[in-house]
Amino acid sequence: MSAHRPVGVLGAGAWGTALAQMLSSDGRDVLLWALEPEVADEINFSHRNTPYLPSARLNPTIRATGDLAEFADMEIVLAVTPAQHLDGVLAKMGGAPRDLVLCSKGIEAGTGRLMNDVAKEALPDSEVAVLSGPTFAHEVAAGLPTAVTLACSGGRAQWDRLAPAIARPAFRPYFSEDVTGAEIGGSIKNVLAIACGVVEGLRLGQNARAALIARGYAEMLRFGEAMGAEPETLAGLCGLGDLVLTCSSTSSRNFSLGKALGEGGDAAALMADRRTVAEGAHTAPVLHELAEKRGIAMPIVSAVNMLLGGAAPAQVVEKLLARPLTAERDESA
Ligand SMILES: NC(=O)c1ccc[n+]([C@@H]2O[C@H](COP(=O)([O-])OP(=O)(O)OC[C@H]3O[C@@H](n4cnc5c(N)ncnc54)[C@H](O)[C@@H]3O)[C@@H](O)[C@H]2O)c1
Ligand SMILES: O=P(O)(O)OC[C@H](O)CO
Repeated sequence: MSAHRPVGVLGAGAWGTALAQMLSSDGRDVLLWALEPEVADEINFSHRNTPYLPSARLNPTIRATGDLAEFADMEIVLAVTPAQHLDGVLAKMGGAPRDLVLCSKGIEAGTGRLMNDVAKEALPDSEVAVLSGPTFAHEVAAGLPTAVTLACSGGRAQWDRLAPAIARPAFRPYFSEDVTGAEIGGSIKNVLAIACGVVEGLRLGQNARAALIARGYAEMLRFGEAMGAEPETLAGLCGLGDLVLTCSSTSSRNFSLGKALGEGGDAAALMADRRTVAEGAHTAPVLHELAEKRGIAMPIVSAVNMLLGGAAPAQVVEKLLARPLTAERDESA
């Protein structure tokens, strides 16, 4: 048992398990909530999570549980469920931890809520922070150097509580107060990574991918500005940093999904076959809807939405390329 209070992690998928591994790397006790009893058992008895993070041998100070009530009185809890399940999981906790650190990347379908809106409504007594950045789970679990944005709604006072509990020699959080910006970066880059995967699947070349990253970033900035995010936040780890990572590697589930779509895979079948989450596929429709409602031009996001609805990739690309020529800084394009 370490001298520190245990940290809680909700969600034993790849990212929740990697964060638990990173947090326990100094011997700290970590309590990890797993939905599936067999996942909890494997973590407790074999120190493995074969379905979600097969590469890691987990630290023995990680204890898994299926009982959400165990998290209600904790000081610090990291919420790492898929975005569409956050509300349901928080509702079952039966109490509010002091600090709730949101690590999911997505927008809630149906409501258009960001995760910090979901959390503030579900647990108004918790202080919310957002942890987001370029973070492939298997690299963090392996102890490779990683930096993230830690956006604290409670400002410096909350940072002073969270930073020592979360930072490790190879895991560097950077302070921000822009919770909305941190969330928007992580949510939108997933959709843009699908688009970059499609470019790869269709073999459209590296020029096209770089163009998509730059034009996609312009869409991220436009949407962010409309939602009150600071452009400097989106230029940082949780925006541009994560966009570059996720748009350039088949280690990304979103990129890989896009690649399979570009290679002619059927969108519905690809989604039905998954156990792991490609958040961009859930975010694209709701993001497209929000952008349409607010009159924000997001042609790449709309193209991904069409592809996920079953449109033929070659036709979607043709349509994107046929759009009128305009100024690079044209806000309506
Ligand atoms: N994997 C990464 O490298 C990574 C990095 C940063 C952020 N994220 C984000 O973290 C979040 C979780 O992703 P992940 O990669 O850990 O998941 P994952 O794809 O590895 O696993 C899916 C998870 O969803 C859970 N789940 C399925 N149905 C559920 C339900 N009804 N209620 C609650 N949970 C349910 C499963 O138990 C499992 O933990 C996502 O928002 C993702 O974008 C992932
Ligand atoms: O595998 P992805 O596409 O969900 O991306 C994982 C992380 O968000 C990368 O920062």
